[in-house]
Amino acid sequence: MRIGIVTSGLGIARQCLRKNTSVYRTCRRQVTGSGSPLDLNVDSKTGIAVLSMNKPPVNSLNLEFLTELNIALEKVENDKQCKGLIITSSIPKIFSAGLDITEMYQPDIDRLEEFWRTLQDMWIKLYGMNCVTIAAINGHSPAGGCLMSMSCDYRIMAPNYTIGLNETQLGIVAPFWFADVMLNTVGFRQTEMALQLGTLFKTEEALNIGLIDKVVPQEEVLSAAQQEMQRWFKIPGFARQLSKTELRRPTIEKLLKKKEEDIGYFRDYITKDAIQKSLGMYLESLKNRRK
Ligand SMILES: CCCCCCCC/C=C\C/C=C/C(=O)SCCNC(=O)CCNC(=O)[C@H](O)C(C)(C)COP(=O)(O)OP(=O)(O)OC[C@H]1O[C@@H](n2cnc3c(N)ncnc32)[C@H](O)[C@@H]1OP(=O)(O)O
Repeated sequence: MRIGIVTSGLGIARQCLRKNTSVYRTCRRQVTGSGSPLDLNVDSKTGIAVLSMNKPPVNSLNLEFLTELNIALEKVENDKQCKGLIITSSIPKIFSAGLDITEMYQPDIDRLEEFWRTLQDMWIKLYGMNCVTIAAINGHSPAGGCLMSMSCDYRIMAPNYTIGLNETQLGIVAPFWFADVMLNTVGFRQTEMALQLGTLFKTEEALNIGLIDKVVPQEEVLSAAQQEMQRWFKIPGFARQLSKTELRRPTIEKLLKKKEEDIGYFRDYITKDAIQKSLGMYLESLKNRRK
């Protein structure tokens, strides 16, 4: 039940309307504006924020969408009532199609650099979030979608979808920090095979290698995430947070030290003729799939 104030743009709802019956004590605030590609609902009773991606057709991550994601993550991190964040999708059958390939194909260079910086910032925030993060993966989750999922603390996925870092299938290389996160999640052997082959794992395969943590039916993904959150909430927050920080800090610091260098590598790599040709062909193949 949504009884909060819906704000527009960047404003966070400042008030919650409460009625006197216990059922209304849950104060759920929608903190993104209508028409936004993101729907962020904070339930102040449970302390759980649900961030649902809603950018048709496939939740591809372009500059504007990444900017919105950054703002939403910051809101959650700064909201003292939020103890946990669930990331999911409102688009049927798609969690996220990953980076918007049109950002990388025949790009404007300034925008390309800004796009990459914004992606770096989003990942640094998400991977380093103090609150508990759970990916409720209710659709396909290739490449950048897989990065977002892996950056959460726990992953619950519905059957019959795919997830993985499939960059080599596009003729490109997964950035070192994407690879690092996969390495931290499934270990070296699975990562070196998956990255070279550009493997998109089916849900069950992903479970078998530890890329995801749980499989539940499609309609139960969100409720299972809410339930899982309770297990994490039982652990003293400071101890849990510090354990996460200790484990993830070296990976984040590695990118922080090389942020500008990484933007340069990305720009020079993506604008190579051979890479542009590969991306153009991949985009074309996506468009022709339905013909
Ligand atoms: C020296 C070393 C230097 C290192 C430098 C590192 C450089 C590395 C750079 C980048 C890393 C890249 C990361 C990525 O995330 S790349 C994106 C990878 N994503 C994919 O491969 C997914 C592609 N999409 C699909 O497989 C499918 O669309 C689907 C399974 C997600 C959904 O299928 P379906 O529901 O059947 O939808 P359609 O295929 O019909 O798609 C609808 C529509 O959307 C367009 N589209 C799909 N995905 C993308 C995308 N990622 N970006 C942009 N557009 C996309 C698709 O083309 C259709 O468009 P339409 O025909 O115009 O309707």
